[in-house]
Amino acid sequence: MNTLSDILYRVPILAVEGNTSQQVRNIHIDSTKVGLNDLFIAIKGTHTDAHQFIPNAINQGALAVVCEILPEKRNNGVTYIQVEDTRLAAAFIADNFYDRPSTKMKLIGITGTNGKTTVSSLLFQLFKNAGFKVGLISTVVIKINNQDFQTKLTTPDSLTINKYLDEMQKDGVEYVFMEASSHGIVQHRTKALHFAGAVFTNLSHDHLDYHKTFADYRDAKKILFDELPKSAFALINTDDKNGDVMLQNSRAKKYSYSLKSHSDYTAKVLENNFNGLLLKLNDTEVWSPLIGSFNAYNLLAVFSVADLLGVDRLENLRLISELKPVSGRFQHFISEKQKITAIVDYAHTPDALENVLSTINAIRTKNEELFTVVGCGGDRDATKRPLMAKIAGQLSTQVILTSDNPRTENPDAIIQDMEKGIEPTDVKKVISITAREQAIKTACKMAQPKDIILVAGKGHETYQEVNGVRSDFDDLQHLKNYLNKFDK
Ligand SMILES: CC(=O)N[C@H]1[C@@H](OP(=O)(O)OP(=O)(O)OC[C@H]2O[C@@H](n3ccc(=O)[nH]c3=O)[C@H](O)[C@@H]2O)O[C@H](CO)[C@@H](O)[C@@H]1O[C@H](C)C(=O)N[C@@H](C)C(=O)N[C@H](CCC(=O)O)C(=O)O
Ligand SMILES: Nc1ncnc2c1ncn2[C@@H]1O[C@H](COP(=O)(O)OP(=O)(O)OP(=O)(O)O)[C@@H](O)[C@H]1O
Repeated sequence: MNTLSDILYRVPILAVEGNTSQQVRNIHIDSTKVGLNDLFIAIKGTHTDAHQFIPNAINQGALAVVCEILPEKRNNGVTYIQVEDTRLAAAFIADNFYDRPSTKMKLIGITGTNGKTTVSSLLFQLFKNAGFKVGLISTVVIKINNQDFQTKLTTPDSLTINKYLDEMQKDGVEYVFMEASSHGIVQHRTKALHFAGAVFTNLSHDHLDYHKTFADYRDAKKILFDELPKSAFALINTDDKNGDVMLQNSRAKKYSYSLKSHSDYTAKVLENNFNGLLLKLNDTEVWSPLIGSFNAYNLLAVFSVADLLGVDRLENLRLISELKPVSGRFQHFISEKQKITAIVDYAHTPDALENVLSTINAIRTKNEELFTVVGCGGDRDATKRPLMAKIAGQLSTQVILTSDNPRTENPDAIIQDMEKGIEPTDVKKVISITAREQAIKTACKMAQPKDIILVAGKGHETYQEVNGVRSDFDDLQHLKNYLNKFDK
């Protein structure tokens, strides 16, 4: 068991009041979970300042409290530790409490606007198929070898990350692939972790509600690379103009991948159709069932990481060709009679939507119409709404604007924000249907044989969130139901 002073190692402390030799049973950032002899870390959130819950935590048995502001009324027998930033302190405390689990395995962080889930999930698959014990921390799921755990955030809080890493280590996990979101990085969720490598996929317009400027958003991603140890590798997509910036202050060993120029790792797309991709990777032709040229980048990133982690090159190429598509990422099926191609994709940023639509347009023939069903989330970056609608209008033959997790916002108001982005020349091809199921049904009804329907935004998600309530909703299931019904 840890003493309080053990778990405060490396924490930048302003003041301590009380005994630090006591044994701490557990650590929490959520007061409701605190029990006897636990430590409570009070975080000043964007919505809630957890300092108000310090008395509750103490009533529930907390023996110590880490806070930014010392409460005026302090209890005898409780130890108070004042720090400047409780999120930062939480990261070190969690790392110490679980005895530095990230140093006992190879932890790879994957960051970038798009491709994090795909790259980390494909790496998990590849290393599992290669016979290693593996862990995954992603938006979709947390995995410890064959066990799956549900997750809410892309990058969980530092206590949760370290708890899972500890369990992974106990289960013999050798490699962990973890998504590092910009929110996670600036909120110190990934601080104090020992990374064996980091990957930068790309950077485009997203999350500007949170980071305010594009430069802040870029700098958030850069922190991951700035803080890598010398022994780690820093791998960037050099075709992205923000790639080189990531490496500027990094002490790690620097590598790049590219589809366009000379780099440490390169690939060429030889074929790209609804059956998959044919790539020239490392001078060898490799076929993959993954669809879309952007997946060439993801596969190249995966190949590069596996190579940097020492996987034999021939074995690596074989494993790459066996990788299966990731759930909700360009998942598709073709209806039996009408041969309508239905695609579900998680694209919920302007850049990702443009990528998916360009990918489909590069593959489809002129007489196959493209129907796009798309919405934008509520309580999130509103500046992307008109941009996404504009892209959908420009790159589809028919667009149905609809809802996608309106959360606490009025769904019609979100759609109106989107409509503002439609170019006058595209207005005729756009209709708005607030109910997502109705929007999907309409697309299935309107589509003619061999047409293509893209339902974008939700991907693997199986819910719709309205006013804080999540109800079941599965794009793929609705597409299957209605295409079956209308398949003549
Ligand atoms: C904007 C944002 O990042 N919010 C995160 C942040 O919330 P917050 O600062 O508002 O925290 P809060 O809800 O005010 O609570 C503050 C503290 O009070 C505590 N509390 C609260 C109530 C109580 O009774 N007792 C108590 O102790 C909470 O446990 C928390 O520690 O800290 C919380 C605890 O770590 C996170 O759960 C929360 O994620 C929310 C749910 C969220 O939606 N985050 C998204 C935006 C996010 O982080 N997304 C990125 C990926 C984005 C992408 O790439 O697509 C991600 O990594 O998931
Ligand atoms: N390398 C890439 N470049 C551009 N777009 C991509 C790339 N990889 C995936 N996409 C598009 O972005 C969508 C989201 O992919 P993915 O889930 O892998 O990204 P992500 O970074 O994890 O995003 P999020 O954090 O929002 O989950 C995909 O469905 C696809 O449309």
